[in-house]
Amino acid sequence: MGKTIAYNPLSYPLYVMAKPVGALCNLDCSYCYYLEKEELYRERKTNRMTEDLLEKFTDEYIHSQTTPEVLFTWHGGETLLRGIDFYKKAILYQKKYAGGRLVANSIQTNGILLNDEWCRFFKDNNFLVGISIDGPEHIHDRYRKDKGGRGTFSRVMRGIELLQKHNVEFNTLSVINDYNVHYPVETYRFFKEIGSHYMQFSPVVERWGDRDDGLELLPPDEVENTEMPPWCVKAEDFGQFYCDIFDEWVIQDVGQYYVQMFDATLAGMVGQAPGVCIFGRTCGHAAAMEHNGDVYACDHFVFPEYRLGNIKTDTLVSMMLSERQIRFGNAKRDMLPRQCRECPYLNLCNGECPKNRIICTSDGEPGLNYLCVGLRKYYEHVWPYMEFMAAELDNERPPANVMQYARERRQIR
Ligand SMILES: C[S@@+](CC[C@H](N)C(=O)[O-])C[C@H]1O[C@@H](n2cnc3c(N)ncnc32)[C@H](O)[C@@H]1O
Ligand code: SF4
Ligand code: SF4
Ligand code: SF4
Repeated sequence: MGKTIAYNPLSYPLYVMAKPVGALCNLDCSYCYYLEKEELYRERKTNRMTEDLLEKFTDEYIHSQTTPEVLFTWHGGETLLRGIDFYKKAILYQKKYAGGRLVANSIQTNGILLNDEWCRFFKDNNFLVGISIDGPEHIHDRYRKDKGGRGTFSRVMRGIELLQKHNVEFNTLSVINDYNVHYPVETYRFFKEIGSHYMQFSPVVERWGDRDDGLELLPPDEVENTEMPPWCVKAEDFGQFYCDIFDEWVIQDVGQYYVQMFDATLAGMVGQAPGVCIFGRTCGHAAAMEHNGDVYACDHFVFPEYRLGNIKTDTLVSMMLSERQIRFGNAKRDMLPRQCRECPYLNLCNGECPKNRIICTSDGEPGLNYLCVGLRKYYEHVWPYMEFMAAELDNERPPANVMQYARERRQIR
């Protein structure tokens, strides 16, 4: 394979999430936004990324970076369906093309196929494993079912136990849906019990509609004849969910358990980058690459109209720095409605993810985030504690001092 000569001319973070089996999956989670992307590749015989493409991607991805560290993220569909040999090859190619850079890997999985061999591999190669689990059994099994309609909780828990047995670093990724949103504290305590020290929660906000390409879930710019699926979370409940978790966290868990949302808010309070794209000012730095090399503007915008090109014919740099992608990225900031521009929490929220900007403001301006009511509720609730933590950081004291402050405010000893 010839050497790629596409080096990134600008100091611009470039991040591409790779999909080794596209949308293929062994489960059938009711709310999944990705399963139906198989429709886009119906005519293809296989949805497996080839080793040639893997090599091309590895070479180009590494050489497009301007930083000394390169993070590979494997995503799906179900990543483990591609088999361990593929990932062994990925490591070999990373070594071949690293050229002195530090290469790291993270992989997102439903955990069902984990076994000792996978765990040893992840441990030996320092993978960070993201496990999808929505909460204790009655919560998880509500929507995370296999193709036969059976719950998957016990199989995921087996996977987590194996990761722990092999000391593999893992974090949990959970959706907030119409059901578990009513069990915030139970859900949070469950994650602490199973040893998840880094928790991410992702609200389910989708709309059904008709499209010619066979996809049923819509991008935000489609407004005609849409319907919200029943598993979506209500905005106000979403805000309350975080308030309730925060109340327990701020009294006893600061510095021990990390909730991505709280980290992002604190980072915003002290003027740092939030560490997660949804609260950043602009988008466009994080693309998704399908099994055949098609690159899309973002993992949540895998629609034909957001396809930037294909890695076999276009360079990553030319796609990621294309006018279209830059416009897509800046639209997050440029299309904010007045309500956001005048919002006291703008520098923390930045209008959240454009995918969720599907409602109008009270004076009829489009582009408001569906979650706005909940986001405001959360920001209002955490504000005094976040201000306290930001001041502690400013004075080079540990933000965990907020626990004492919170206990005093609530008169708890
Ligand atoms: C699409 S899956 C792919 C990786 C793997 N199959 C898994 O489940 O972890 C990635 C993550 O997206 C979450 N997810 C799926 N559908 C979602 C939706 N409609 N809104 C928000 N998150 C969703 C899943 O729960 C999972 O944590
Ligand atoms: S396991 Fe992941 S990819 Fe598969 S259906 Fe569930 S959320 Fe979607
Ligand atoms: S569209 Fe949403 S998920 Fe995609 S980069 Fe922007 S904020 Fe992140
Ligand atoms: S809280 Fe609401 S109004 Fe404020 S920036 Fe976020 S989405 Fe916009």
